[in-house]
Amino acid sequence: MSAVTSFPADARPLLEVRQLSQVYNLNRQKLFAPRPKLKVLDSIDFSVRPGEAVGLVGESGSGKTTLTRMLTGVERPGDGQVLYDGVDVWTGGEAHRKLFRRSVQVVLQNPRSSLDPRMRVGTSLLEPLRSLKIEGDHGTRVLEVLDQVGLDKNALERFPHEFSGGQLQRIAIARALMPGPKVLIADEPVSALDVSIQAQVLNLLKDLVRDLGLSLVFIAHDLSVVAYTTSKVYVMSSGKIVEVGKPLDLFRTPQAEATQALVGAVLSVEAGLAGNALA
Ligand SMILES: Nc1ncnc2c1ncn2[C@@H]1O[C@H](COP(=O)(O)OP(=O)(O)OP(=O)(O)O)[C@@H](O)[C@H]1O
Repeated sequence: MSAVTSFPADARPLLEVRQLSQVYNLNRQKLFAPRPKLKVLDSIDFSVRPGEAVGLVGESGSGKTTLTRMLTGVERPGDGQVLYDGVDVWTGGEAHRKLFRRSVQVVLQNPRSSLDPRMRVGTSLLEPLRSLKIEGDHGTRVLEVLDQVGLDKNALERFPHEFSGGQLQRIAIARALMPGPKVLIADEPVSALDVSIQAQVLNLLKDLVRDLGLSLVFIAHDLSVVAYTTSKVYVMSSGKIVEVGKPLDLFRTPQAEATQALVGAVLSVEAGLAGNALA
């Protein structure tokens, strides 16, 4: 298991949430009854430093997607703060919000649904530059980014259906890189891919952290893929961060019940594979 550790240990956080909480109103059980409330995020502290790769792991429904929506500025927190480079993204002014939107980019689980099937890849790659109103030599930028993700320039003229899942995820990563982000948020980036190509995409993400000095937030429910890609892991359960640690320490001495369950899930898959190999 190799981890990514090439960031200055004393650097201050680049993207950070402090004491973040969010409550949703659920549907009434009975007419005129008060709407029940669900605390989806409960006093979350989370941060990633420049060039650092951190993981966010937790069982289904633990709050990972909701926290991701906060980290990307899609949803405003009920309580607490989201800070980019030390400044609150909701109260820090329009110029800072623009910088934040450009600097934090996302890669989603399924590249087939995140890329427009009617758009040529070249057009899709230019899209973030248009929507963020970024000027410059876009043609050169596209070629530079294609090279960073290991794709040929012939890809530009083609449509998404002409690519495999792994190639499409490379294109989705390329699109996220186009605005020159400082932080990449990867939300279950390999769970929709064939197991045989998952490692290639994980290695690409690790290379980008190393070569571009990107910060990575890697979100998944599988502790083993998070451990492979990151040097620090936050474990979520029922809207709370229940444990933070180095991947190897979490595997060796998991403290929280949720961490023990995630480790157990990995070990039972491995035991199943070993059993099959012996059969
Ligand atoms: N808009 C909403 N209104 C009410 N409840 C919601 C809403 N969005 C999410 N929830 C609830 O909040 C909790 C956390 O959901 P969230 O999607 O953040 O978890 P998750 O860890 O990402 O799960 P998964 O891995 O299955 O995507 C769940 O109980 C979910 O049902």
